[in-house]
Formats: sequence, C-alpha cells, structure tokens
Amino acid sequence: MTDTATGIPSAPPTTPVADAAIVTRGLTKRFRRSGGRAAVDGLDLEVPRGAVFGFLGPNGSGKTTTIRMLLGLASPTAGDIRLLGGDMPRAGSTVLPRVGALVEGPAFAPFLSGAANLARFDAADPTSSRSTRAARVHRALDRVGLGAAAGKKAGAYSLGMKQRLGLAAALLGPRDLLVLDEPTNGLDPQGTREVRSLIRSLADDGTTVFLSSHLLSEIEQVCTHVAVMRSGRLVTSGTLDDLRAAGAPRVHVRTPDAEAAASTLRRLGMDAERTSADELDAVLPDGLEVEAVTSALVGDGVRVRGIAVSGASLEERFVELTGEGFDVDG
Ligand SMILES: Nc1ncnc2c1ncn2[C@@H]1O[C@H](COP(=O)(O)OP(=O)(O)OP(=O)(O)O)[C@@H](O)[C@H]1O
Repeated sequence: MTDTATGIPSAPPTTPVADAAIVTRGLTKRFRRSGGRAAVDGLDLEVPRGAVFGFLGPNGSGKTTTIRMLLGLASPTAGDIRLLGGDMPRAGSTVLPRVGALVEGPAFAPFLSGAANLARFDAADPTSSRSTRAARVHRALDRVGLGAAAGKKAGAYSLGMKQRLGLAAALLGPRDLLVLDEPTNGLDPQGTREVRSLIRSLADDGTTVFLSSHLLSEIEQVCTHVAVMRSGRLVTSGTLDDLRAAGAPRVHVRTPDAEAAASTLRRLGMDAERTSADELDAVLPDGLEVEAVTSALVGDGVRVRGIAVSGASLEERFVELTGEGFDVDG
C-alpha cells in the first residue's frame, strides 16, 4: 500500500460499502452521566478493506468511545455496525477472532514475563492451538521488537515496551483487521518510528488498519484514509490525497495575455482554469514556489498585473475543521 517511489501511502481501490472492513450507520452513544450531549453522534463511517484508516480528533471528540463500540466493549445507544461483513454485536463470536485490538493499554500481570503474559492472552482465545502457542508468542514478540525482552517481567517494562506488548497481543492470531487506539501513546521517537513501520508492513500484507490519533503528523505518515471527529460528530472523511487536494494552495494570475499565461503554466505542470477574460486559476504543485511561477511568466513575456496564492495547508484545514487547538506535532 506504499508508493515505493515516494514512500507516501497510497489509497487502496475503493471497495463497495457491502465489502468494507467497517461500516457504521447512525452510530450514537449517550452516557447517562453526560447531561444529554452525545459522546458519539450519528456517525456514518466506511473503512475500505486494505486501508490504513486514521481516526483523527482532539481529546474528548469520541474516538475511544467509537472504538469500544466497534469491538463490542460498549453498547451503542443507537445505530448499526458491520465489522468484516458481520452485523455487530450478533456476529461478534465469528468476527472478533479476526480482529486484533489495542485499546487503552491492556492489563498485563506485572509479575509475569512478557512471553508468559502473551501466552495467557493466547490461551484465552478458544480458537488457538496449545501446541503452537510458544511459536505464536515468540513470533508476535519478535514482530514488535521485544524478542530480547521476552523473559523480562512485564512490570519492569517501560511504557513504550508495554505498548508494544499490547501490539504483540493484538498480533497473536492472523488478523484481517487491526483496531488501534492511539498506538504510539507514550512511545519515544524511536518507538514511534518502529510502530509506524510495523503498521506499514501489516498494511502491505493486506491487513486493514484502523487507528485513532490526535496527531495529524502521525496520520499523514501512515494513513491512506482519514476521518476527522469533532465533539462526537464526523466533520470530514476520505482519502488523504482528496483532503490534501481540497486544501491545496492555488495560484491566481491576472493578465491581459491569458492564452500565453495558460501555456506557461502548462509547461510548469499546472492545469490552468480561465476564471474570466483576464484571470487564470491553477493548483500550485508541491515544491513549486509562486516566485518561480512569476519569473517563468515574465520570462515568457506575459504581462503580469497580479499574482496571488490562496488555500490552506492540511494542518490549517484540520484546525479549521476541528475548531480547536489541535496538536499537529509528532
Ligand atoms: N464512561 C463514560 N461516562 C461518561 N462520559 C464518558 C465516558 N467515557 C467517555 N465519556 C465522555 O465522552 C466524550 C468522548 O470521550 P472519548 O474518550 O471517546 O474521546 P476521545 O476522542 O477518545 O478522547 P481522548 O483522545 O482523550 O481519548 C468525552 O466528553 C468523555 O468525557
């Protein structure tokens, strides 16, 4: 799922809704103690199979509540959930074994080793075979880079190691879908990079990954799709490329030589649109500065009466969408 030339994740082909990994319709959760405001309010989500889907929103916007409902850990007040083609919660016993999850740091026994903790998790899965347990546990530990710490007590693990142990637990069985709530929480920059590359390699193997985050940079680096939450509501969703395009900077040129200007812009890789007799408008490609556009126009003898750039960066767009102080730093 990664474009090998650019390293940027590319979106998988759109799948029909019926075949999506996750579909929610009107999903709503109202807590009794919350004074009437819904924590999740009429959420319609579609997560295509094969996507790395970022669920982005500020603290308290309803991400964890949504994830808990997807996994059958909280019951919706209203709405429907389809997970891997099965209606939840009815299909839970057949669907959930194919879903690996990391939600709010799983509870590990501090006095047992990392490997022994995973063996306990594995034993709790009625579909797992005892004879292959040790191999499964060690494969999962190796996958998250904890092979060397397998025998160490989980209580002595750092926060980052505990987070990775949680990921290893999510990877014990073959999974079609991974649901990860803030998977890099508490990790140092090195741990964060490792988890990102693990997510990419899982996606390359065809696993659909749904991950929540309040960090735009995290979503930008690993995700093909994104949904943005604000106060329990979905404010936008789509491929990251679509969102980038929607907020891409545009250049506006005012000139009496519109024909000549259009041909210069074309040469620079821009598809200009004529907005009036003496005005043109085009998306400014990545890496091209407006100064370079101006000098190319002037160099071609175009009489430039005005040139301006408008449009927001992805960061500005997300801040605008969520309407609050938004954490955009990795
Ligand atoms: N058990 C609960 N009882 C009452 N209110 C709750 C409960 N769990 C969550 N809420 C409220 O629901 C809203 C959404 O919370 P949620 O934890 O889903 O948000 P979030 O986006 O995951 O935030 P964070 O990034 O801080 O985890 C918040 O206002 C929260 O206070």
